Amino acid sequence: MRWDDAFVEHEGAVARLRFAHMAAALPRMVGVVLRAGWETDPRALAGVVVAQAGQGLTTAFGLVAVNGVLSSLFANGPTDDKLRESLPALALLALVSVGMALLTAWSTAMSGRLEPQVERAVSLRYYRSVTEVEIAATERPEVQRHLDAGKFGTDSARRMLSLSVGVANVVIGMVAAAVVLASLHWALLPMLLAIALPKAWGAVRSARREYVSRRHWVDHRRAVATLLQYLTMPHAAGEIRAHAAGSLLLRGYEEMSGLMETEQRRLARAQAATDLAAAAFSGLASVGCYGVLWWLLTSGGLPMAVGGTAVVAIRTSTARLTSLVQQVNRMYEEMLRLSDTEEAIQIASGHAIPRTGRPLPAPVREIQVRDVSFTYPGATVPALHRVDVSVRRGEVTALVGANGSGKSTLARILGGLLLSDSGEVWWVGGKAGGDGEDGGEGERVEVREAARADVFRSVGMLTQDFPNWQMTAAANIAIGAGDRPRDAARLKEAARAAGVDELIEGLPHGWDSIVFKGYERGVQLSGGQWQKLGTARSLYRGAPFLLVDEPTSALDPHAEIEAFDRLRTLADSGVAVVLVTHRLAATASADHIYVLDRGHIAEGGTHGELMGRPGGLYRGMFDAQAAQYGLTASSAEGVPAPRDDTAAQPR
Ligand SMILES: Nc1ncnc2c1ncn2[C@@H]1O[C@H](COP(=O)(O)OP(=O)(O)OP(=O)(O)O)[C@@H](O)[C@H]1O
Repeated sequence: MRWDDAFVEHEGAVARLRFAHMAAALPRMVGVVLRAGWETDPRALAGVVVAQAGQGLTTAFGLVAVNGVLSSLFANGPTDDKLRESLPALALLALVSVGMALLTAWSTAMSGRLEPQVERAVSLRYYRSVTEVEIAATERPEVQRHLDAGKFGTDSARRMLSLSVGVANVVIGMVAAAVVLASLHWALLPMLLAIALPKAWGAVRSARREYVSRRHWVDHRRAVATLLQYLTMPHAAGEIRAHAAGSLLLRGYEEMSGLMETEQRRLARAQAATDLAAAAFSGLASVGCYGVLWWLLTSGGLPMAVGGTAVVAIRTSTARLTSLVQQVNRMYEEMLRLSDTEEAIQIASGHAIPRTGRPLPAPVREIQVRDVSFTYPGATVPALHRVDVSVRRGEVTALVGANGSGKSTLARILGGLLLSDSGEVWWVGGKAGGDGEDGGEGERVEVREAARADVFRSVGMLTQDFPNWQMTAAANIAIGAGDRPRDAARLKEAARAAGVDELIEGLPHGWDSIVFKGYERGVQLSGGQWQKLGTARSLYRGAPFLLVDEPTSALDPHAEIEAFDRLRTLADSGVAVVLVTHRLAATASADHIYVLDRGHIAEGGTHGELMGRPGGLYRGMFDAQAAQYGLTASSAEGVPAPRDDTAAQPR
């Protein structure tokens, strides 16, 4: 049993493995690598090509020189004369050796310079494409699988280049030998081919078998690697020891490695059988070849010197052939991985977020969600069903509801990260506090038509599972503004507003401390400290629409109150704050509260209005929380009052 058979189906890969397909794909993939090389460093690529061609020529001259030496030595006459006559050919042979050494050194230098650049170029293309894919597309397993598989081919580009150089070197050398041999006697060329073909067949067969096996075991391997990673992860250290999870994982590792070893044994046996068959055919061809040579020499069809040259050529070509077989074998494997990367890039560009679109009105006053439904790929129940919501600048809009009711999904729709299946999301222009209605004074753009880069620029977010970057404290905040130049004063201001400035400045390396233990300047932050850092990041972004999803789940009571006050202040300064939370004490001061229930808006209004509905969902949830503190709804006076109930507009 493999780790999970459901994961490992990969019909595409198997379909691609037909010989004709592979033979056609190889030049295409070499083309990809060469194009990448040409785009990054044309001089180095030209250097490699010239060096390879030069090596082919020197090989040919080498054989001609060998033939010259042998012809002189096998000629009639005194030995001294024969040796003297062979001197020019010997000098040519020496020159050829020097030329070969120089060209090899040049090729090594140039390809060493080119390889990392090619890897970088392919990696950049791949990672750029996958990060531009619509999030909804990445939720589709077939897309996700292709995008994931592409990851393994980025360093294959580098290896493909080095192998292409190696293969080109051997092939050019062999072609040169073949030309020289054919010019000596026509029968010598088919002999060389007869030795070469069985080995080439064996190489392709083994590469195919290994690739199929790897594709089938890819998730198993990944699972084994993950098991081992857990054993050294700091956040798992407690459970590894206290719950004895470590021994369970190690047992799993042993069992799963055992299965993989069985597969490795199967592959090794199959490869040995293939190698043996290839060697047998190749050996038979060699025997035949030397037999023909013998017959040609004895029947006088070939001069002795040419026979000697042929033996040298066949022996060096056979040695080259062994290296060729090994390199072609590896090249096929790398080619298959690289073609996964190319396929991933193609699929990614088919699902890319459009780069163009209508600019958003400036400034945007409001986002209006109208009749929006959304179902996650593969899900049977919609996460959102015919939802209507308005989010205005200058206000705090709270989204509340039970787990799984659709709050985070709605926040992602508001931020343009997910596009609805039906309904519209309008970005409406006008000044904060203006009262233009749909189609009124404010120009409006539907998110599908909008330049999505504008949409993203207008949104800041702090998600439930925001990333904890393994970087410095400063970088963890500055990354909120993407690649905008860092502004130290604003950075400090954001940290101060999030209540994390003193903590950072008190760290051993201050702003330059890496907020992840294990690095040289690494420190460990607590969950709440991370949450403050995340808040600072979203504040530093300075976007007019701020979407915060449970921003205080890890904060102590004082920090939590401060965080909610800060959101209120932000809204008062003109920002639209969308607050997803289960802390209903905080939503009491929101300008508008939407209550979601299984994907639809069940209730909407201010805290006062919603509390005025006996039996309502919001009131039920609020009462449940208040009861934990021994308060009843009517006695829950301690919660912050709505800012100004009368000012909040009905929607
Ligand atoms: N990536 C996803 N793929 C498939 N279904 C998803 C995905 N994310 C969420 N869902 C489903 O969509 C529904 C709404 O999820 P959502 O995360 O929006 O709820 P929520 O109200 O934010 O929940 P919580 O309060 O637990 O954070 C749930 O049924 C959830 O299982």
